[in-house]
Amino acid sequence: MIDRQFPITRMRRMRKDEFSRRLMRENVLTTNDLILPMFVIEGHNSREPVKSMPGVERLSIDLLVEEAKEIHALGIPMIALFPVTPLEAKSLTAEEAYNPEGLAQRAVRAVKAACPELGVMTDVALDPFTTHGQDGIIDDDGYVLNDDTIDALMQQALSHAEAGADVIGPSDMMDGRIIEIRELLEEHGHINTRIMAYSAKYASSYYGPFRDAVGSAGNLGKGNKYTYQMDPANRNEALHEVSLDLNEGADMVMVKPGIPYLDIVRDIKNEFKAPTFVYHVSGEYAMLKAASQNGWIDEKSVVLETLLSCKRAGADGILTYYAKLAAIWLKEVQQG
Ligand SMILES: NCc1[nH]cc(CCC(=O)O)c1CC(=O)O
Ligand SMILES: [Mg+2]
Repeated sequence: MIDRQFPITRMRRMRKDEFSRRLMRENVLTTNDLILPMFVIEGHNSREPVKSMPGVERLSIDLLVEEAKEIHALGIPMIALFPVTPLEAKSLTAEEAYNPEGLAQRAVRAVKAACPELGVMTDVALDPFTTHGQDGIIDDDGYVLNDDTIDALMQQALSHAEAGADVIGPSDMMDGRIIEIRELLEEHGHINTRIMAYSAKYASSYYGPFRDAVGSAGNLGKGNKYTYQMDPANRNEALHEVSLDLNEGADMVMVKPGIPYLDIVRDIKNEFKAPTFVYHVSGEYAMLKAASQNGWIDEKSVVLETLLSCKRAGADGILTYYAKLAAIWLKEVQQG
């Protein structure tokens, strides 16, 4: 026997009108949820398109500052900076990563000077600075050395904090780097520098366009990051990673990529109740952009639905190359 609820219960009643749809809406995407990743290049008044990411440009610091002001005016809380290192500054051991006059460090200072209220996050990892494109320092066999890499990451993180970065984002997946960075920041008085740990970062093929954008694809060649980034097959391991990073002093944790990994976001939110972020990565952007440009999907509604799905999965915020467009679209909806 089935327990008959129809017609007493009709799920469509609440969907009948916009007022009741609005009243029962469980999740909402706002501009407060957005973080915009930005690519920085050397030079003056220069902008370069990223071929595999139409609509995304690499900007020299002067243009970056102007764009940052617009981003702030739109109400986006934070940007994340990714430097494009000239080939001649790359090396086997990535000294450029902690050059106080490096591109990232100068970019942070310039943005914070022009726009002090805009949060600025930096990427802590060595891949933009190594000749081999790996996130760490390698031995003769090409294996990424955990502890040697941490020494460089610590100096890199400190140089970002000294430049005025508000949030440090270690994206390297070395073990134990969060506690070492946290203690070093404390020692130097940077007690309020926040750490957003890329805790569950998967060895994903969705990072391809990013590697084009920062110019590490050529360096990496046929290499992969399987010995430090996570296997896409794993779920419990993500919880293990997050528990370690929170223990080591991370203020926020992150899952990366986004849409294919929203199950992981939900697991983490349920388990830890800590500030949880998701990175809607370059390959995800490229797919949506390509389909939109072909007229196969409606860009605005698909993008807003995609970002809302991240919220529904439990994310407190989303790193997305769509942040600016989404903020503009959200404003339109508001003014509707
Ligand atoms: N540590 C580098 C880093 N930081 C952010 C991304 C990817 C971001 C994106 O694809 O949008 C990567 C690429 C990688 O790990 O190879
Ligand atoms: Mg870890």
